[in-house]
Amino acid sequence: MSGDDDWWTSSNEAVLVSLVTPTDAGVKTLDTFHPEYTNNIFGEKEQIFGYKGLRINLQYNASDMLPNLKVSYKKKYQPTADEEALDINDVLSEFLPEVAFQKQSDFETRLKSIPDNWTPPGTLVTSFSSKDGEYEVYRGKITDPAVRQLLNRIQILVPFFVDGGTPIDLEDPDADRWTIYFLYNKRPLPNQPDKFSYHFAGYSTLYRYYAFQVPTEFESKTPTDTPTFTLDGDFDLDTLPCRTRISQFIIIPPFQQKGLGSRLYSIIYQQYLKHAPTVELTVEDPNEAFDDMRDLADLAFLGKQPEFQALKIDTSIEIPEEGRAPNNIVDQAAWDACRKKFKIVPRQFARVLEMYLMSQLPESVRPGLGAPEDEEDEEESGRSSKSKGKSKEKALPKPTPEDEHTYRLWMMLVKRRLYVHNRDALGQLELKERREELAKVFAGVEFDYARLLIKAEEQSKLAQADGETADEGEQEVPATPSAANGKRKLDDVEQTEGDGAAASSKKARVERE
Ligand SMILES: CC(=O)SCCNC(=O)CCNC(=O)[C@H](O)C(C)(C)COP(=O)(O)OP(=O)(O)OC[C@H]1O[C@@H](n2cnc3c(N)ncnc32)[C@H](O)[C@@H]1OP(=O)(O)O
Repeated sequence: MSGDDDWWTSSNEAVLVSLVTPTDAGVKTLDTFHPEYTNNIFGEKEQIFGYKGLRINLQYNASDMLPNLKVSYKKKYQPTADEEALDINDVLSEFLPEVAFQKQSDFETRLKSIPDNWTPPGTLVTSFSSKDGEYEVYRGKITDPAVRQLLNRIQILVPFFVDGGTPIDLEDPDADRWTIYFLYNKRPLPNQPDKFSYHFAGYSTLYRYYAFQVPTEFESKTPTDTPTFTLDGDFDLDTLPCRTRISQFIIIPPFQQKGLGSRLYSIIYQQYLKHAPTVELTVEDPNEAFDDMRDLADLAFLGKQPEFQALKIDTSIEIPEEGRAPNNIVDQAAWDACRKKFKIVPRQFARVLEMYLMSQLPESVRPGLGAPEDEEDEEESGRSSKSKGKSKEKALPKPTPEDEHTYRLWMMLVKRRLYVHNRDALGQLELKERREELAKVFAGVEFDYARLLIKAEEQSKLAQADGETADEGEQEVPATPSAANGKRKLDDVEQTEGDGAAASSKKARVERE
């Protein structure tokens, strides 16, 4: 160590990604942004040694994402026997294709040779328009060289934006199991309305796993009766039942917060709903931002489906004084059938249904954004007005005994799932502690649902204001709690449930699907 801190630079600040487009004079910068993370590239501390005034400009041609790296600095540390300045090109060569290291003049020449009728690789899946323009979604396999090339150019975005995310190994012999969706903004060329330029906005990678199917009771279960499974020469592996898993999902910063992530997710979901071999669409290590986006998109879609709407709390059920919560609060067979039909993994389906059922609770008992720390365990106290977190401006109806009964059934439905989900941890506690712990987890979940339902309402208004063209994946949202009296940092339920990772990490909320 030199002991001279001036030679250290924050790698997150030094790296600047620029989206450029060719002009007669060279290139024009359209957008710039910094990465969120560089720890996977430059080390845990996200610091680079050996430079003053360091700038690492990663330029991308906005359409085909041809990269070009420009490293500049005011001063470089003179190497000593102990230390030397980091070789930035060397470090980045592991994450960028060779073409990124060509001279700026060669980069510019190459951009000029890109035809003005260039279109993204893969097959056009769908297009949509929103307030800020036209978008197209393309799909392709890694085995398509053009898809592979584009992916190879942009994979550095994974360590830049997904905490703990690693790029796909393009040499993987199973590479054909990957499908990539690209989101592109399509803009008419000035004075040439029938010609367009394409601007990369984001992408998602999906992987297919073989899904073992438990034989139904009508099928033979004995080995001798089971037909032998052989693959003849023409057998198409793509027809086997599979779980399709969203692995990476990125909308680049200039395109974030415009509803595009939700739309891309919904489009992908609709694709796999129609894809016969896919039995479930799963997500690999979603982070909180993705979880929110997915919850809202699933809620908006499912909330419109008659089979889902038909899943109701059976209010005729009596609540036992003691012992286990009833297990038929929602018709289990209908629950299973609906979940399978919509190819949603059990935990996600249960969460979205609980949220939906919460939005349907009578107003007098519907939870809002109160401070959970003020709440007692409702089940214990018998007090059931959930309106304490609701708007103080609006007088709420007094809950009837029926309202209270419905709320308690809903609470039992949620607690039952949470108990099963946390059985190992909770089972080690004394009964009293167990009830307290479960009540705490429940309060966090309830708060989270209230927060999400309010967001759902806001998003629906935004989408309407945008005048977006709807595709099948985008539907209106169900009724939501009417008000919030301020947001509070939510206790991470999954952490309470045993995952100690940082809240913003992609690993923070690992789905056990
Ligand atoms: C499986 C995995 O890969 S997990 C990792 C997920 N990826 C990352 O974290 C990488 C970095 N981040 C991203 O790529 C993006 O931010 C994503 C994918 C997480 C979200 O994409 P976005 O396009 O920003 O999502 P979207 O715009 O739909 O929703 C984000 C916000 O915009 C709001 N919004 C939704 N629609 C609109 C709209 N029409 N106009 C304005 N804002 C909108 C949402 O309410 C949401 O608000 P919030 O920030 O308060 O929650």
